Amino acid sequence: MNAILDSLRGQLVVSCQAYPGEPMLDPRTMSQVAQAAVTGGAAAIRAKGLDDLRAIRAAVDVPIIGLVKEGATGVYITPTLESCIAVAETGCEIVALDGTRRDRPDGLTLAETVACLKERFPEVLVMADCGSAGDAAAAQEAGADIIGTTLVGYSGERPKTDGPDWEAIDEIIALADRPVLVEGRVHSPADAAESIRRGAWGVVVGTAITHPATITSWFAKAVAEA
Ligand SMILES: CC(=O)N[C@H](C=O)[C@@H](O)[C@H](O)[C@H](O)COP(=O)(O)O
Repeated sequence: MNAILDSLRGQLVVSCQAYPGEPMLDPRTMSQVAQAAVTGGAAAIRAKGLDDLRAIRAAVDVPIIGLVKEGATGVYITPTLESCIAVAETGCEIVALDGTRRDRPDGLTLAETVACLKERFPEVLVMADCGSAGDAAAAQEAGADIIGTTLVGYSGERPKTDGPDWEAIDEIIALADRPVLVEGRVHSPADAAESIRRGAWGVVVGTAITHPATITSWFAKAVAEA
C-alpha cells in the first residue's frame, strides 16, 4: 500500500478554501487555517490555488490534496493537464481534478490526463472528483488512485442534498476497488463518522470547519428562527 494512502485511512482531511471576494482569500490566512486544522487532528489538507498551495506546503508537513479552480461552472476543478502539472509543481502529494465524464476544456480524456501527469510526476497520486457512481467507475478505469464524491450534487447528475448524498456515496463505495474519500456537505462530526462507517477510506470536510461566513449563517438563521 502506498504510504500516503495508508496515512489517510480512517482519517479526517480538512479542506481550506476561501472564494473570490472573501476576506479570508489570502495565502497566509489559509496557511494559518491549515495549521490550525492539523493541530486539531487533520491527517491531510485539501486546498486550492497555487499561491495558497505554496504557502500551505511551507506551513504543514501532512499530505496536501491540491487543486485549482478555473471558473465555477462546468469542468472547473483542475480541468486541464497544464493545471494538473502546475498543482503538482507546488509539491502536493495528491492532485485533485475533475473526475466526471464531461468533456475537458483541453480536449484530453481523463485517462490521457492521468497518464501524462503520472509520467511527469510518478509519485503523485490522483484524486478524481466524481459526481456519480458512473463517474467513479469511469475514473477507476482512467487510472485515478482515489475516488472523491466531491461533485455529487454539483455536476447535474444528482440532486444537491442538504447533507451528504448517502445513496450516491453507498453506490460509489460499493463499486470502488480503491480508496473513496467522502467529500461534500459533510456538516457534522456525526456525518464524518457515518462516512467511515459506510466504508469510506477517509472523509474531507471543508465548509463546516473552515468557512466561518457559512457557519455563522447557520447559527444566525437558527437564532432568527428561535
Ligand atoms: C463542489 C466544489 O467545488 N467543491 C470544492 C472542492 O474542492 C469546495 O468548494 C468544497 O468546499 C469542498 O469540496 C469541501 O466540501 P464542503 O465544503 O461541502 O465540506
